[in-house]
Amino acid sequence: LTSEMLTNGSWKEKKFKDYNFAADGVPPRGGCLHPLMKVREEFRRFFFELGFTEMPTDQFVEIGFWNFDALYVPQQHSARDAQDTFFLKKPAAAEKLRETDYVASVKNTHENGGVSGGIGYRAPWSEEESKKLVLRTHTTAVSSQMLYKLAKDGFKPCKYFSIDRVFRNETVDATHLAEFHQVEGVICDKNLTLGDLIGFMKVFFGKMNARELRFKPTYNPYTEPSLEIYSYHEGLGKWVEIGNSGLFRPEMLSAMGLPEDVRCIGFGLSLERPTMIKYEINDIRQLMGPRVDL
Ligand SMILES: COC[C@@H]1[C@H](c2ccc(C#Cc3ccccc3)cc2)[C@@H]2CN(C(=O)Nc3ccc(OC4CC4)cc3)C[C@@H](O)[C@@H](O)CN12
Repeated sequence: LTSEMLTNGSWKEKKFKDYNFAADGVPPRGGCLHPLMKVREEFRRFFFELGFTEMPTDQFVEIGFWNFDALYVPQQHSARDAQDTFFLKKPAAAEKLRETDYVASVKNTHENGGVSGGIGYRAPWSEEESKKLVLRTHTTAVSSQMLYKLAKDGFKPCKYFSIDRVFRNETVDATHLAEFHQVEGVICDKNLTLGDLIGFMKVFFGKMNARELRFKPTYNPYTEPSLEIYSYHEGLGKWVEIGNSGLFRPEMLSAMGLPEDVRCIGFGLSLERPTMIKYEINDIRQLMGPRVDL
């Protein structure tokens, strides 16, 4: 079958053998992992070497409850606006939240502080709002479900990680996409401290030769204290923000039913930033779609 036969119509007089859909395709001449996937495999190796278990992150659409409310993110928080979050139109919301007791505990924690001794946000908490469906804005939406399952199944020390796509309603430019890959780790044990968090960050980032770290207090709705992590990058000749971290708040953990002395460290970074530095990519859009430098 040639393009000439197709254009002059002579294909109609020809007999062609039937398609054999079971036939093997033409073997590709070669191939390679996408730079992001190469760096993802490096991070996965670091986590496995440190005894972490990978979380299931194949569900991009999350109920707002797990993406925000279970993490003690107030319903009035700007991150929950359409300017920052992709909300689904159809279906717009989950029909119901199965974990009714837990939902009641989250409501109580948001409105009054719950059982952790806090005072909450002292604003009405809407279950309708929490049932809205979103494209997850962080993989911490999965971490919240893993921690809730840990509480339900009976607490035992654990180390979980995830590396997958998250979505934010950002204006696309040379350093921002409407999605990125978040790398996240969670360590849960009795009586962990901020010192354990700082010490572990030195171990984790030490694996990628980020040696001299500095820590700067910051704010996350779901962790207190929260620390931004910085490392001096010899190549760039400057301090670079390499991640964010903190201790999950008691309002979040006690609402799940985790024992009072259980502490959870969380930390995160992106896959794109280290990949861009490693491969000297200046425009993050080069990481998406077909190669443009050929
Ligand atoms: C909307 O921006 C979010 C993203 C992304 C990010 C930020 C926070 C988290 C988190 C978290 C978290 C905190 C507490 C508990 C659980 C999760 C995850 C990803 C990076 C986080 N950042 C980031 O990746 N920077 C980075 C990481 C590694 C690196 O090279 C390796 C050391 C060799 C170089 C740079 C910091 C900045 O790039 C920041 O401007 C952009 N951040």
